Amino acid sequence: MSGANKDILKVAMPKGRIYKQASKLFREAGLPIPSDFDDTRKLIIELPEVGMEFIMAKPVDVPTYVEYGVADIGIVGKDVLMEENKDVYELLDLGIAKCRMSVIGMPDWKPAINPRVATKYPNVASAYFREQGQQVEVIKLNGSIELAPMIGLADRIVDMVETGQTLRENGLVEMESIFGITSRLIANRVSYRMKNDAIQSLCDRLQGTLAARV
Ligand SMILES: Nc1ncnc2c1ncn2[C@@H]1O[C@H](COP(=O)(O)OP(=O)(O)OP(=O)(O)O)[C@@H](O)[C@H]1O
Ligand SMILES: O=P(O)(O)OC[C@H]1O[C@H](OP(=O)(O)OP(=O)(O)O)[C@H](O)[C@@H]1O
Repeated sequence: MSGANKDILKVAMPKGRIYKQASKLFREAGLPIPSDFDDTRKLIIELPEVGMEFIMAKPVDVPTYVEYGVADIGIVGKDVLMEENKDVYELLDLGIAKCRMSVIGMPDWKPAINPRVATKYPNVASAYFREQGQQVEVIKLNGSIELAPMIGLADRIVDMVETGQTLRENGLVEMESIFGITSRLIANRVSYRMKNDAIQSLCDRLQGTLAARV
């Protein structure tokens, strides 16, 4: 079990891409997060000196931990927030882990009769094509999404583009950018009231640091 101290802020931290950028931002904000944890396999990291405990979560699960209140706050990509649609407060755009959600296809793509779209984000993709008035069959995949149009599973994909390297190396083209993505600070609704001072003071620190970055 994690620590029961009511004064400790429990933070659902995504393992992987976001963690290094988030911990760097926290350090810049004057919160000394030791770099020993950058490659750790520990799942609960106690940081009593900054009044926090990191719960190291799979990125897609962060909103779930926060919605259920086992974490007071969390850091998560806008892509996951849009897909998961959980009942949490979105407090702050942290401006880190920037990328975009796009429609991608082969260069010779032509409209098909019963088009199929593969994606890790079925809710986002369905909503997008519904808004466009296009009927598509959405196929959920869990990774290497770019394979789908290359091997004929789908006509197009909805996936993230950051540097564009994956598209270039696989001969794919970005057909449309749907929305920009950065990581957000989110909070549990009850924690936001009960631990308002601690959460607000963290927000203020981070906001000040972000303002100084630009
Ligand atoms: N090139 C990128 N590809 C995917 N996500 C990116 C990229 N750049 C930034 N991100 C952001 O980083 C978040 C986490 O990405 P990461 O690859 O660590 O998670 P994941 O793919 O869900 O993890 P896992 O590989 O364990 O399934 C994404 O939700 C998105 O907001
Ligand atoms: O524009 P780029 O810089 O090439 O980044 C985009 C790629 O990164 C992500 O994949 P990830 O590395 O998370 O692997 P995955 O295929 O397992 O989702 C995303 O799904 C793209 O494939």
